[in-house]
Amino acid sequence: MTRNQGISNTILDLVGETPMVKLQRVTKKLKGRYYAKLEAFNPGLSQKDRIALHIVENAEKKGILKKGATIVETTSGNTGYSLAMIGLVKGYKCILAVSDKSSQDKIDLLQTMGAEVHVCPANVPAADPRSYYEVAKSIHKKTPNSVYINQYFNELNIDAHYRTTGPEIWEQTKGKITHLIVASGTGGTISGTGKYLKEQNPNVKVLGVDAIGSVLKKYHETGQLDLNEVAPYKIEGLGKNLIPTATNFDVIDIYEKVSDKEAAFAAREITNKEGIFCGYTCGAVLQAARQYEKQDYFNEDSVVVLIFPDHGSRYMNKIYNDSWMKEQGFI
Ligand SMILES: Cc1ncc(COP(=O)(O)O)c(C=O)c1O
Repeated sequence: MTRNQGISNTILDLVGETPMVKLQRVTKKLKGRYYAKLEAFNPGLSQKDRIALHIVENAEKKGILKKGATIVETTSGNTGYSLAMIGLVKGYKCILAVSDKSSQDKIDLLQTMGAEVHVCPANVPAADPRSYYEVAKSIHKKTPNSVYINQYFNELNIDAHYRTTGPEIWEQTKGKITHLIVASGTGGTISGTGKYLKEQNPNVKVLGVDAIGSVLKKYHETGQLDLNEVAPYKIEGLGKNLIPTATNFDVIDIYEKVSDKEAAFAAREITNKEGIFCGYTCGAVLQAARQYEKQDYFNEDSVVVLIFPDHGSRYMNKIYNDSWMKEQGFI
């Protein structure tokens, strides 16, 4: 670990090498020891800094991305922020197709960071021309000298976590990790981190977190994409209505689905009991840990790492807002 030990050249040198902290209270009733990997310590406040930087630098090395070029991407917000930040430092324009499920704070933030934002409906099929996938593709086609990051179908998404998050967790737990619990969206984090850890110790169990209303768990269990599973839900960045190739399903042992309500309360509990101001999917991961524990996945010797993907500041108008919680019928 070398971060924070001297003067960094740019903010981008501070991506990765995030801290890990023992959970003191929220996992007290569960068997084993629980550690949170705090991805909010990345300069863009989320794990997406890792993949954004890796994919951009790879395109630069291949000569695909030249000065003055445009970066195009679909994003629920976090990848967009990371790309906008990278664009500002490296001199690229950034155009983002964002789901209308994303919080207004996230959209404002992207515009503040100089990105051009196109808001698209979340509840349409992926192949619909209004979906953020199709909108991003069409912007890419229309924009000369542009690069489409394509995080859902880009192998480098997995590779970024294989090279960084996995080794960091192995080192931080001194090889003692027994279980990894990760929120699955594009699947890059769970697949890359899980692959690295299983290569070090094949007994490490990789436990996925999916949303009620997403297709991932059923696809993992049956190999079938069942669109009857698709239903609207509130958690941003978790689950999918398609099968991303950035998910390596072979690395994942099992998925557990969590509800919007339980994930929201779990996130608020982490903030209130641990002092870790955390995002919505951090709550989803804690809720999944509790569900896995009920099914006897852990014992007193378990060393369980939970990846906490982002920071609570992005959800002030959602899970940390009582009016929003009431509107959803959660309180
Ligand atoms: C807040 C948040 N949590 C979790 C995830 C899931 O991470 P991954 O896409 O690597 O599966 C995302 C992805 O968009 C996210 O934004």
